[in-house]
Amino acid sequence: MASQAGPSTAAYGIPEAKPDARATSVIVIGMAGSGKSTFVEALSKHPARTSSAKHKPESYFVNLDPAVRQVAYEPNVDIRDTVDYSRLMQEYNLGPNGAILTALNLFTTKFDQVLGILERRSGDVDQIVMDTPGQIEIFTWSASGSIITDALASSMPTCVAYIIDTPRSMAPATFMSNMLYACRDPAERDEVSIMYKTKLPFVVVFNKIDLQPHELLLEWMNDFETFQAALQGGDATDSVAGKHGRRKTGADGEEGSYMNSLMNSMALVLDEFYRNLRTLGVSSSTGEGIDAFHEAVASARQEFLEEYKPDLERMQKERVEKREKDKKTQLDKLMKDMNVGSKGKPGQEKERGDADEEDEEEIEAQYEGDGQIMEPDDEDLGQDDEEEADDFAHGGGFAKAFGSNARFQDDGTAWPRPA
Ligand SMILES: Nc1nc2c(ncn2[C@@H]2O[C@H](COP(=O)(O)OP(=O)(O)OP(=O)(O)O)[C@@H](O)[C@H]2O)c(=O)[nH]1
Repeated sequence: MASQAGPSTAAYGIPEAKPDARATSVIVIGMAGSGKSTFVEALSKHPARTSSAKHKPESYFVNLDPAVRQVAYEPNVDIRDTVDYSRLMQEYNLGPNGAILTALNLFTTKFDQVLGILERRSGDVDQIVMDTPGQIEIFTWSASGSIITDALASSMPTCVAYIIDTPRSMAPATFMSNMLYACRDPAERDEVSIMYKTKLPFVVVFNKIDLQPHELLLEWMNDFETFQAALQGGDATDSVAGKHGRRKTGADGEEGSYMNSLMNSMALVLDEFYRNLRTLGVSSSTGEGIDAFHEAVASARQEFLEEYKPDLERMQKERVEKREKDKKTQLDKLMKDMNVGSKGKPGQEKERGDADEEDEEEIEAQYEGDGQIMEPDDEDLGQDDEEEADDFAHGGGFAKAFGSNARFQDDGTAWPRPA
């Protein structure tokens, strides 16, 4: 039996992907000092080589770190043009991390406008690269981080580049805590770490390989016994010494220690997760490995289009259907509470006062025939709303709209003030 075609995604308000949107947005995250900004700089110096001769390889850069003093690349959109982080600290008596989080929250309230700019550029560039704040949890554990990530993913192919400081991951314990951020259950697509709640395609980038080769870390991921051997050779929190990072095994090992046995059990659990990660080594300083990174982004884009997007559409459909159902239930309940069903019963209507009938008409007027709340007409929009919308529609750039010399308000923000 032929299955009945369901409503199209457009019917659910899901934007259809633009056929010419070729940009992949890359969200760069990592622990403090792992080299995120230097990595973004390396991407600006070595852009992806596009397959189409029509386009010049180009990337678009967004800086989301309000506290960074200098970046070695030129951001096209910069949070620092919008929010003055040090002013926020003074005005609201905040510590450095609280101010970074507040700045990101303020910026996120206007992210729809930033997204409009990114969407317009997505047809012209290969990658839209987002540099995130130094403290990883400010982005990955905050509502703002989720809102920004979800907004990007619903608008264009998106992946996460997770930057790991290779020299600082040579101890089994630090390596393991880094990897815990990156892993998920490949079969169930469940969240193993808070980071992976995004479920976006993931590229693990071992950075600073000019200082320390990353091959041993790959071996630890691919071969559980090598990791065990490293644990047996000493304390899990000690860095594995030497250029090739091999520890003598069988020394007066501390395999009996609590930390070592914890690492051992965790490695067993993570073993199967490692197989589904894209991993590569780069040196952001020399540019080594950047081409391989672009290839990994192309493969992550494919994964996004084949797996993530259908999932996203299914979830959005379910959400819309549930909302419709809830709305209808609420409306039925409301009508029942107001005794609307007995309108036609003799005797009862006469008892109802004029005020009751007017209220009822007013409520019904707010709903369409299918129980949906009606959108207000354009004329209902206040003048302020229209001016604000216009502000970004033709501005030609967020930074331009705000102006890098924009005067900050008392609270340290510089939202546009329409003339
Ligand atoms: N040798 C070497 N040094 C690097 C590399 N990448 C980054 N660094 C250095 O690592 C330090 C931190 O780099 P950043 O790019 O500021 O790191 P970040 O993650 O953006 O830092 P925060 O956002 O402030 O947490 C700097 O001194 C960089 O020069 C690399 O590939 N090789």
